Amino acid sequence: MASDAAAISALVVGAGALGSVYAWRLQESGARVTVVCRSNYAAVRDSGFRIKSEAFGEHTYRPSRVVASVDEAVADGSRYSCVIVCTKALPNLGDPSGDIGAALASPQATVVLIQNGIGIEEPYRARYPRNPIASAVALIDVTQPAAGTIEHGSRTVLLAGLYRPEDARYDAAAGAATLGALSAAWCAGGIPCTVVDRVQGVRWAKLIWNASFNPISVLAGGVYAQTLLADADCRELVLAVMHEVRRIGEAVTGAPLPPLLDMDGPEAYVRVTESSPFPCTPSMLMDYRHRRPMEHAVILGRPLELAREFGVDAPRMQCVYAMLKLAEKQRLAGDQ
Ligand SMILES: NC(=O)C1=CN([C@@H]2O[C@H](COP(=O)(O)OP(=O)(O)OC[C@H]3O[C@@H](n4cnc5c(N)ncnc54)[C@H](OP(=O)(O)O)[C@@H]3O)[C@@H](O)[C@H]2O)C=CC1
Ligand SMILES: CC(C)(CO)C(=O)C(=O)O
Repeated sequence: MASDAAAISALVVGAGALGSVYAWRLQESGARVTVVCRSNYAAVRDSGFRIKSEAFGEHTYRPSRVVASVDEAVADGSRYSCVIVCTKALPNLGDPSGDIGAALASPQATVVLIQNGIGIEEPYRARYPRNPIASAVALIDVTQPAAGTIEHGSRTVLLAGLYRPEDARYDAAAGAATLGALSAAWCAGGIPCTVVDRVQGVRWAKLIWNASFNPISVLAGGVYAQTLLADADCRELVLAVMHEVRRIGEAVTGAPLPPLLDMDGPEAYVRVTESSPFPCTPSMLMDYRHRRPMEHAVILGRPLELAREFGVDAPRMQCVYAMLKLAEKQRLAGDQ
């Protein structure tokens, strides 16, 4: 499929569950896509991604190029118009921004972050003040049950916007052009990608779901989101945390949070989750089960710092955060 996408040269860092699907659909539109893999490197290099998707059917996706590091991606002189980061957001384990510097030689190269959480852009802005940053919220259900094997549901939506476009240190027009081209290419590849003005509002709106269901499903003993809702006390807790997130988000962004697609506020998130025909396993629960670190710093920690800064009480989120961090510590140490 030839389009303006042919001008895009993308480096996808962290081609796991979510990254593989967005890389695939971008390449389908005509873009050149290099993926940086880690634990799945050998499997993807040898056989590509085997993707089973309700939206797109069953396919083998072979990226334009598969590399094991960002240094390898630039070693032959390759240059990229954008670096799309799809790793888990774990700034508590070390500054994540250091990994991609070699691919940002041009100040026009745009960093695109497709991750959950709040404050994910801050380390990148601090380290690369001259590069545009785009922040993207994904509504997708995708897992990687084995290296290079991807299972995807039917949702694919991306909502993206420039981070702090008023920051004069970088070329916002170049960032907007790159984001526009990416959005058009994803749309051509079957991913509804919309460029929005208030992407931070959208981020907080998505957090309503993640900061409630994700940790509580772990703390309740490892249960589906629907199981939480079927218990009256847990349902009340989920809704109470959701309302705390909404209050913090509104204080920080200075405006009511926008609806997320057709979901406007906590009660709607609960209704939609309850009516889903599939049991919903939040990503934190998957990480807990596999003894991997969970994204609590960006889903609870940073939002709680902002709550304190903006004078918003969030006692239930605080409890959930404290317990989750300890549960993670025990789990990673092998004590649970
Ligand atoms: N999956 C989903 O349905 C959704 C996910 N999200 C968000 O998207 C983000 C990505 O999630 P997801 O795809 O599920 O996560 P995965 O764990 O499936 O994928 C992340 C990938 O990044 C790799 N990685 C981590 N660090 C590096 C690095 N420094 N260099 C190269 N590769 C690296 C990991 O390798 P390794 O295997 O070695 O750790 C892994 O392959 C998260 O913020 C998540 O919250 C948002 C909406 C839905
Ligand atoms: C629910 C889901 C898959 C959203 O699309 C998610 O963001 C998560 O589990 O962390």
